[in-house]
Amino acid sequence: MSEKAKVMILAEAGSHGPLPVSFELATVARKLASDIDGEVLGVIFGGNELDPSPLFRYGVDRIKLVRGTSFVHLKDDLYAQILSEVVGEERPEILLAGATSLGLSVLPRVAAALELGLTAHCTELKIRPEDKALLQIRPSFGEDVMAVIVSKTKPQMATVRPGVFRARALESPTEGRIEEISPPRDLSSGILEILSHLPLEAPPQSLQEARIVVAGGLGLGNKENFSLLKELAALLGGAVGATRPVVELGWVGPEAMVGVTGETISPRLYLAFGISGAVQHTVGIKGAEVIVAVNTDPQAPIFKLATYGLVADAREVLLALIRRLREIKGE
Ligand SMILES: Cc1cc2nc3c(=O)[nH]c(=O)nc-3n(C[C@H](O)[C@H](O)[C@H](O)COP(=O)(O)OP(=O)(O)OC[C@H]3O[C@@H](n4cnc5c(N)ncnc54)[C@H](O)[C@@H]3O)c2cc1C
Repeated sequence: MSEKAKVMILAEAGSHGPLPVSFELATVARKLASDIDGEVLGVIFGGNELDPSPLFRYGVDRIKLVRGTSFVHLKDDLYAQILSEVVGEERPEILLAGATSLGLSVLPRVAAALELGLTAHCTELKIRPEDKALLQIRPSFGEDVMAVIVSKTKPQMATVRPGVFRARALESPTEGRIEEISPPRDLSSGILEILSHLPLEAPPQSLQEARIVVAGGLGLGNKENFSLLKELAALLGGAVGATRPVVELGWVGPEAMVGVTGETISPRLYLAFGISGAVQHTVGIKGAEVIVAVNTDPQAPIFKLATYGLVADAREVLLALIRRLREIKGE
């Protein structure tokens, strides 16, 4: 009997279980695997406390677990070496990872090592019925057109944007199998040496989980005005979002970037201050329930998407909102 075709995912681990992006990857891999009559194989690296079994609920059939204290923190070169070996042994048709720090670092290394093609930041993946090729779809050419890319090499490799595919647990998951891989080599052999890990002083609220996102663009004018936006976000218990130019100017860290290069989010409320509404940004907020835009230009494209629009100076509105919220809170 010939072996089943495999769709492999590089799952990501927190300290105890897989991270949400892993369930999104597993869901999309399950769909692709059923279209090629294949199985889903998850590869996951993690510490000794990690239980990867929740992946089975999302359609993974088999898990290759690389476990050890050395894998608590990302070591991209080492992960890539081990993943390349697993790819060599398992010969999957498809290999997917999240377009996250881990996926965007490890998959290009695997692609380079094995001389494979790789499509980054896919927003849609489909199997072409005629030849079972993986259609890798992503915004291209200044993000104005959707390009459909087909790999010439196998495995067909893609990273997918977190938050684009929804994770769906199976109603009746099959019983999966965990195979532990002992790290094959001297762990010090990587080319990178990590000297220390410094936790963020106050971890920012995750954009993915936030019900309210207060976001700012170049219209805020400077970093000082941007800090008013952070203040408003804190008062509302929301997360801070930003456009790409603002991140490039260093007004806020890259974790706040929303859009085609940043996060795709679905908050209940998205407040956009001084944001023009370029498609590269708005593609990331299509799932927002209510969008409120503040912009001095009545023709700004953001107003076409906004539920409520305010033609006004962003700083003035921010100051007024902060003042009012402080009054309400009795501060
Ligand atoms: C390949 C590629 C990928 C990209 N990916 C992303 C991405 O992921 N995310 C992203 O955001 N961008 C991305 N961009 C950039 C994107 O094309 C836009 O340039 C960017 O979103 C614009 O940012 P902005 O709205 O802050 O600035 P601008 O477009 O300059 O808009 C500033 C707005 O502020 C308004 N304004 C000015 N003064 C005030 C004031 N006092 N009060 C209120 N409003 C005011 C202006 O009227 C204007 O509408 C990408 C571009 C490319 C080419």
